Amino acid sequence: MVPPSQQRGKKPQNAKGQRKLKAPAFRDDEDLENVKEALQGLELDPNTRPSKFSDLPLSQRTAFGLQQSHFKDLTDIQSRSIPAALKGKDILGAAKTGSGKTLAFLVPVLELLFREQWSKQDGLGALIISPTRELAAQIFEVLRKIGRNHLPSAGLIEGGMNFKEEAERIPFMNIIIGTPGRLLQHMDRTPGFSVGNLQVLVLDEADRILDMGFQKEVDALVDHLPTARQTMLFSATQTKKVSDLARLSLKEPEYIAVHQEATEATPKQLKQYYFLAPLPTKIDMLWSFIKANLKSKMIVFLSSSKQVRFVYECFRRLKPGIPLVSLYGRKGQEARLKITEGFAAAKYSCLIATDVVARGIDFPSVNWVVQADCPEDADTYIHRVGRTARYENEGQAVLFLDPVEEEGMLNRLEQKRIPIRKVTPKADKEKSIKDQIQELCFKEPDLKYTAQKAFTYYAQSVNHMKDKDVFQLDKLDLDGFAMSMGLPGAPHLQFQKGSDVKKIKNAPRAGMSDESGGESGEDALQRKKAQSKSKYDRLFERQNQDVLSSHYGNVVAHTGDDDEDFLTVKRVLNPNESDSEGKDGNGPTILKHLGPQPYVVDSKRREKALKSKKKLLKFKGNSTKTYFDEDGIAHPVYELQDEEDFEKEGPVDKKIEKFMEGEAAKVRQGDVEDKALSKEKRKEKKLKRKQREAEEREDIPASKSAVLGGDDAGEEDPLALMRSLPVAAEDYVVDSEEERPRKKPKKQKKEKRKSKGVIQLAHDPETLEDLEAVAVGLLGQ
Ligand SMILES: Nc1ncnc2c1ncn2[C@@H]1O[C@H](COP(=O)(O)OP(=O)(O)OP(=O)(O)O)[C@@H](O)[C@H]1O
Repeated sequence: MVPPSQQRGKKPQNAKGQRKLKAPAFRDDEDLENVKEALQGLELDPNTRPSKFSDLPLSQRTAFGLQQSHFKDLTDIQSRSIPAALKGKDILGAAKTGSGKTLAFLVPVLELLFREQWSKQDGLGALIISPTRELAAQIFEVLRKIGRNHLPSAGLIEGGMNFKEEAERIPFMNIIIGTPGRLLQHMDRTPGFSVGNLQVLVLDEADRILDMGFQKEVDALVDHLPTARQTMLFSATQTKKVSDLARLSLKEPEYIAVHQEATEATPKQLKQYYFLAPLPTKIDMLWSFIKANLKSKMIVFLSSSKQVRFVYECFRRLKPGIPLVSLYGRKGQEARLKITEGFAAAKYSCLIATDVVARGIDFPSVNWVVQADCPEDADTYIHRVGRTARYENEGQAVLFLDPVEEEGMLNRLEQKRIPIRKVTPKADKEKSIKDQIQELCFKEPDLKYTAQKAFTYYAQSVNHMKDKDVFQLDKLDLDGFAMSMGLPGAPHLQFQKGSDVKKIKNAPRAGMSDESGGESGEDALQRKKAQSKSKYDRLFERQNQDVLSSHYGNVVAHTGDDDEDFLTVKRVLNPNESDSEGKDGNGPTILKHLGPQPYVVDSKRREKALKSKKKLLKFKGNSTKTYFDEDGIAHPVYELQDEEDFEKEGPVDKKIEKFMEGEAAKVRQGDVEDKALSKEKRKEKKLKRKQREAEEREDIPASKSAVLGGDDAGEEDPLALMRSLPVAAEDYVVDSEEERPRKKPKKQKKEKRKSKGVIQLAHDPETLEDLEAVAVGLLGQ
């Protein structure tokens, strides 16, 4: 059957059913002259601003790319900044979120390289810096779309990709989009990274790139760049800081702040609410909110990856009735691509994320932005809520505030012209999941561990926030918060000293800092800790849930003759106690045959443990050592001697002394051997680690790069593209994997291994001991 698009009279269509446009034959020489001429006549007159892309003096290649991507009308920022940028001016562009800033810099970049007839041999012509890998990848995708008819090549340089491969491609890239850290790495280490010819530098989310977090990288990068270049800075929260302009050697920049005169700093079609959610009720409130909005697409912002992981893991188990996904820095690259693509395509979904997706990310059709953790400042608030109500779409945002944060945060929002309305959640919609979370944490040590981490990171993040009018750790109900996370009280908190929250965010594994200088926050915490530290607390601090459960049982169970029906946890009898309850069938079942310690079956977990041989080994008591004499008779290792023989051997004291000396010598010898062995192991480990690090440095997955346009440029994907996954460049948080309780190192393989009762020797029996071992095995069958 002939596909509909190929039927007579039908125009070819793309995957979305849109009509495919036939590419014209580009006559560059002619086009170039026309463009240059039109550009000379272009007036930057505020009264005659262009309203369509077709009003601009653009090359056929760009104009057709925009047409193919269905961009026709200019947004405000585009209509004001593109003409000035085409004229070669430095630009400081500020416009609300979702207002089309990406095209406002990409179109001039493409046009500049076209006018210069840039080719592969000319090297790097344009450098676009983005604060996150996600955003860099998104910019790259837009460039691929609108630049599909252009000849220069473009590449994505992002941390976590194959450095060597990137380095090999860099000399052939004419446009590079990258994150500051990775770009600097290449500048320092990649010989082919030549920036001498650079024509244009763009900083997207410029205020973020220029803040303390990236200071070192950006200054070092800019140091390498030629000063005779065009520079463009864009952000929804742009500043005119003179120091920044000096750092970037901007020349009489055009400050284009299209929404500066607007009464609101956020999109008009965005509805913004807040409600009071005291910290201990926050998780319940979030759950209730999600449950009440199941037919939505929402992004929930939390302050750290630990918070995200904990909330995601709990909610996932409790099944709210909406697809849940989570995103934070350092999540595996493939998982990340799946999540971002899946969430972009979903109709109803809830993405729980850190600020890694707060800026620039253009997920389509997001209905709700939920800020469950208060943003660090009003700018972060603006960027987070900007993930909805993009371009001309509607959207809603809600902010959860602890009463302590309310006044301070509202002042900050007011100062930034952010209209927000207080609402009260409906009481009948509020649901508590505290008990379920407590139960989950009790059953799953890993989840409890995540809860502890999430709590600690939350407290640390509040502690190192600069704005002390909003963030006052000592006034928060940390115990209540800990309990809402299934913990018995606030875990012990210890803060590292540091200076800036953004620095810490960019140095994911560097830990958190105490911005306030330590004194007050720390003192308050110590006081809180001292107040809250209970027996439960100490018990829950333990990693081993098996240990914990028996103690917990002892603590919570009643000990008298009260009415047992009211109790859910029965007291575990200790071995010396009477098991009469077990005998009459009313109490817990006690299995005596398992060894010296009776095993009490009082819960499903313990019942399950009965099926696990490994777990039961614990209850078998210590193993005993037996040896066989020449007649095959078994003896314990320390056998009691006949009394007369014993006395004949001399005074007891002397014998004890001799025995002790002998044993001590054995221990010393063992110690020496152990030390030698562990030294060898350490050496081996170090060697392996070094090898692994060397491999990681040289051998990480492939990078993105593409040739824009070329002969085979087509509608779908004309680019020789290495598609890869976007990952946040500056991970705000510490990776979860590394913080899990470490597994115990595997014991050294024993030479002799028992299998089905037969002793197997790694070599043929040579010595008397070997033969004995074989005999023991045979006897054992
Ligand atoms: N001229 C236009 N016509 C139609 N849609 C447009 C136009 N310009 C941009 N858009 C669309 O508007 C959305 C937002 O654009 P973009 O991501 O560039 O916004 P932004 O201003 O950079 O936002 P943020 O501040 O959040 O980074 C995108 O989906 C984009 O495709």
